[in-house]
Amino acid sequence: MLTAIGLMSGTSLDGVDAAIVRTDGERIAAFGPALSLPYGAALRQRARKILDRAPTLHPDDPELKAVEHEITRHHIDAVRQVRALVPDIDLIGFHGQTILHAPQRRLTWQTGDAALLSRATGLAVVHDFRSADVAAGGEGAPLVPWFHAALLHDVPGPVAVLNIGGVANVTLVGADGSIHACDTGPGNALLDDWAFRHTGTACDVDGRLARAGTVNRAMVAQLLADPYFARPAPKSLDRQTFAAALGLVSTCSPADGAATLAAFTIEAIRRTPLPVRPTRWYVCGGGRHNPVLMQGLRAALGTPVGTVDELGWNGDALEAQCFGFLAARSLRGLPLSAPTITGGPENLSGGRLTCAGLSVPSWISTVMEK
Ligand SMILES: Nc1ncnc2c1ncn2[C@@H]1O[C@H](COP(=O)(O)OP(=O)(O)OP(=O)(O)O)[C@@H](O)[C@H]1O
Ligand SMILES: CC(=O)N[C@H]1[C@@H]2OC[C@@H](O2)[C@@H](O)[C@@H]1O[C@H](C)C(=O)O
Repeated sequence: MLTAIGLMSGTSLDGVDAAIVRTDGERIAAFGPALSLPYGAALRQRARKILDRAPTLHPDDPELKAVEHEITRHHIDAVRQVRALVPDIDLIGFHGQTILHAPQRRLTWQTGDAALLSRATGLAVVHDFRSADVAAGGEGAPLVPWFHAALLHDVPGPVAVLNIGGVANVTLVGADGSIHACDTGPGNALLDDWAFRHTGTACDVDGRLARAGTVNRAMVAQLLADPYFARPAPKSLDRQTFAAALGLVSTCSPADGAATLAAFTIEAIRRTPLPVRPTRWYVCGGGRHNPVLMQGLRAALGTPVGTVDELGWNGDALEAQCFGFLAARSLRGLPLSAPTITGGPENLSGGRLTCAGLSVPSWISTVMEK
């Protein structure tokens, strides 16, 4: 068993989540402390602009480098804070910040300086989790399903775990343990951008804006006409895939726009092509704190909807924990993806190990031989 720190900077651009997990990459022995280190409003806006420029951005762009450096410094701080609680750490699983995801062009780009993180912490860092799957023709996302399946081992299937982050994604674990997954559509990202534009707050806190509005059903139908929703799973999204939705709802009042974007998220989840109907949905990610999304899902899905917290999981730390788990899997050459998860040709491992300025810890070769 290894003690890993998993680090996730999600598509909401709200900050770094860090979490400790004790795992061999197959079983989860224990979870340790978890914390979130928010980005300030200025860094958030700079990162947001990088996302808009990403399709034409040069990797050496000075603003990209500056933002990458600042994001990495936040990760270093997050590691320091969790290590103050649990000093004895074997490795870091470092997702980085996705700034572009275009698997159809065999491209997925997570910014973050793994060498700096490794040097500053003195720890081995596993990073670049998505490239191998994308290079082989897979979607490179979502990667969390093996982790969900490991956690669900004694929960009878079929059940669905739904993450509502910036983008939303679902894992379906069947009664036979089979795993299917895909990104369902937007999560909170459109709502966040809309709320920021109209109220200056980073999100529609507790769904207050959306609750006061009326859904424009014609607009929701227009948004759902996007070819993405007719595609079979597995499939994945870039945070900006549906950015045009903000233009469509721009004629709405702030409240009606928020209600319409929330309905878009809910309806996209409802239409997700799953091989079997789950008996229960367990929701994780920041979207479960939005009562408009949760009530809307309960009404739309016609299946019981709870949160992962009722399983004893930490719904805010799950993705960070996952990247600690995946780091251990990567060292052991275990699959991070599978044809029914990312659509790649076969079960594939991935991730890269960086030990900058360190000799490779001797235990790593032992783990990799197992
Ligand atoms: N009280 C709340 N009311 C409404 N929305 C909330 C609340 N708390 C969190 N959120 C939403 O949750 C988002 C953060 O969710 P989360 O941290 O799961 O996203 P992420 O990990 O960045 O995204 P992804 O899973 O796509 O990588 C916020 O941007 C906000 O939209
Ligand atoms: C390319 C990328 O960063 N995708 C994220 C994003 O955020 C949610 C959804 O879209 C999911 O597919 C994925 O993150 C999680 C951690 C995953 O890979 O499972």
